[in-house]
Amino acid sequence: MHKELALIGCGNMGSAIVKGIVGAGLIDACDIVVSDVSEAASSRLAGELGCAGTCDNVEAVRDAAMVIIAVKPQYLDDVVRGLADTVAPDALVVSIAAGVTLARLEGLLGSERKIVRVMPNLPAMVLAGMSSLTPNAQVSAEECARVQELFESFGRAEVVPEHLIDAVIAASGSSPAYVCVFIEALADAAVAEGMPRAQAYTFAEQAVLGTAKYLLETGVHPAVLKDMVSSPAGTTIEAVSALESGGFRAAVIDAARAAAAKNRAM
Ligand SMILES: NC(=O)C1=CN([C@@H]2O[C@H](COP(=O)(O)OP(=O)(O)OC[C@H]3O[C@@H](n4cnc5c(N)ncnc54)[C@H](O)[C@@H]3O)[C@@H](O)[C@H]2O)C=CC1
Ligand SMILES: O=C(O)[C@@H]1CCC=N1
Repeated sequence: MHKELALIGCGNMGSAIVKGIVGAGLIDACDIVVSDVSEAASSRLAGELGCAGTCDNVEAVRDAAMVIIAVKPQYLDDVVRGLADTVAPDALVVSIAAGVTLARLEGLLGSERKIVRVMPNLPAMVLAGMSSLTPNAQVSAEECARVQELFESFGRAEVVPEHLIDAVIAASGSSPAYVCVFIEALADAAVAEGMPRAQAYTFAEQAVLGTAKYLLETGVHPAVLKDMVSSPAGTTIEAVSALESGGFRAAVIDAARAAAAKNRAM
């Protein structure tokens, strides 16, 4: 039976991606099959979406026009090897695995296959994701645009050359985790100043959300917004000065580059 999309791996990212696509009306749930080694995971997602669910990856990809592979990198080689003979020759295969290059995917599937390496991020779960897309040479401009349209159903998506995927991991793929560390630290400070814990998270989270929204919507440079907040002899410049004394910028750069280095080494 022909399907538009087969998803392999119904975890955090795979679920967010397919929910975004179905929610935007880009592919009908009845044209999708989702597969997971865990029966509970595939039937939960299939039930939420109203699509077919299975634990049989090979059956899932048979006659599928597009296959999205969303398993952890450690399982990727075995999963892709197991599918290689069944995936239709003209199907688009999308991998979101960290550290897995197009060359490695071509080695597993065949270099004549149409493959797109994508690096999304977890805010896809609330339709505020940021994804990079890198097609191999077999993918046409129209096919790449179609994948971009699908990944834009839950946020922004841009095509990047493969050598920039390490930068993508540093800035957006892994950064929700370090932004959370920053938010926790802000909330800890508010708690130390006497605010109840739950209220402290609300104030810190809304401040981070609003700052990013302002920068994205206006195109204003972050340094300009920082200067707008920092009144002469005011409160903010005291905090900015303390951040610089503490090596905050260097710590963030080192952290993000550690993520990039790991992505290269995987
Ligand atoms: N979590 C994140 O923030 C991001 C993750 N990624 C990438 O997304 C991929 C998935 O990550 P998550 O969704 O976080 O992981 P997850 O652990 O939430 O989901 C992975 C799913 O794959 C299933 N699975 C494992 N072996 C399988 C097999 N042989 N056949 C079918 N399903 C199988 C698991 O049961 C699980 O449901 C990874 O490759 C990761 O590098 C990319 C960007 C961001
Ligand atoms: O930590 C990881 O490996 C994945 C890839 C990007 C975000 N999480």
